Amino acid sequence: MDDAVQHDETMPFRSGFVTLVGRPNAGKSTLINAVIGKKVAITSNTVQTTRHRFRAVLTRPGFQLVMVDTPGLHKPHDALGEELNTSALKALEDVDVVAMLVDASKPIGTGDEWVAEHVRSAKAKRILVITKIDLATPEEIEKQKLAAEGLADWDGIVEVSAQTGENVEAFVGLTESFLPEGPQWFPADMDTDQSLEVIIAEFIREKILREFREEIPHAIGVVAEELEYVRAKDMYRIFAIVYVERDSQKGMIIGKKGAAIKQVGTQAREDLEQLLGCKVFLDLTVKVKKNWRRDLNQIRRFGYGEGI
Ligand SMILES: Nc1nc2c(ncn2[C@@H]2O[C@H](COP(=O)(O)OP(=O)(O)OP(=O)(O)O)[C@@H](O)[C@H]2O)c(=O)[nH]1
Repeated sequence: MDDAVQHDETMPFRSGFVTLVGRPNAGKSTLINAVIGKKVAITSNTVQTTRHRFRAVLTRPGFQLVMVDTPGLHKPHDALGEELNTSALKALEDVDVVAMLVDASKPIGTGDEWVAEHVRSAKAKRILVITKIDLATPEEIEKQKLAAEGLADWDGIVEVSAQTGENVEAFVGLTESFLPEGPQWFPADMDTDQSLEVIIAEFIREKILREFREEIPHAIGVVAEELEYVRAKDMYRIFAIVYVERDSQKGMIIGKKGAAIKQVGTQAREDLEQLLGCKVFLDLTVKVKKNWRRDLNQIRRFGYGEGI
């Protein structure tokens, strides 16, 4: 353990798992990044951005908080949707705290009720997190809080803005207060359990989500096929495949004279260079895998759904 996480040895170390759930787009991944202080999860305003269940780890003197990000719970339309729901619901089992996120800027709807139903049956402490408070007035936040209070029997409530950082520490403090005595599960310098290949593929997928609208984002699967560090050049060479479901989508992703894929590649490369701390050569190839979202084997080959 390094100096930064040394704690008073007379106090027992505490650790535990907190699962974040909520409707798609509630702000789960953004809150996780704000808590960790670094981008470990991709975010976008497209629903169902998160396809992997993964863990993000915060280690501080005296405690370790392991956050489990989950795909947003939603009404499934295909095998991918069902797999994502199953994965999110599994993450409610055997955790110490369940944090349900409710967007302050959107009316509570059947989607939230459905998520709450699962939260109510979880055997864990329950926290209500009102998110995106920078987008709502104090009156609107109060109204939302009152409405969400009835969704379950809450052990704690906190309002946050992951964007401005407001109350992110209060969320950490509240969650920490429910951690039982326990071991340090992960090394102190580890902030996520995703492999480098998965993070790279996800960073690329994020750029596509942000670049394209309509059906394209949901039809995309990204795999980082080859990853090589070239010591002499202090550079990573990354070869990744972007899968789509139809030829027409392939054309859209590539764009006129390759302009669209080039744009995605440039943006992803900038992010990856920051992540890896060195130059990156990124090669993106677009391939068609017909109707992969209906094929459970293919979904799992991409690593979506089951992350743990
Ligand atoms: N203004 C504002 N926007 C936010 C905040 N938190 C998240 N967002 C935005 O809301 C959108 C969804 O955020 P995500 O963190 O991707 O949501 P998610 O719950 O992980 O979404 P899924 O992966 O679809 O389940 C993104 O465009 C974020 O930038 C916030 O505190 N303030």
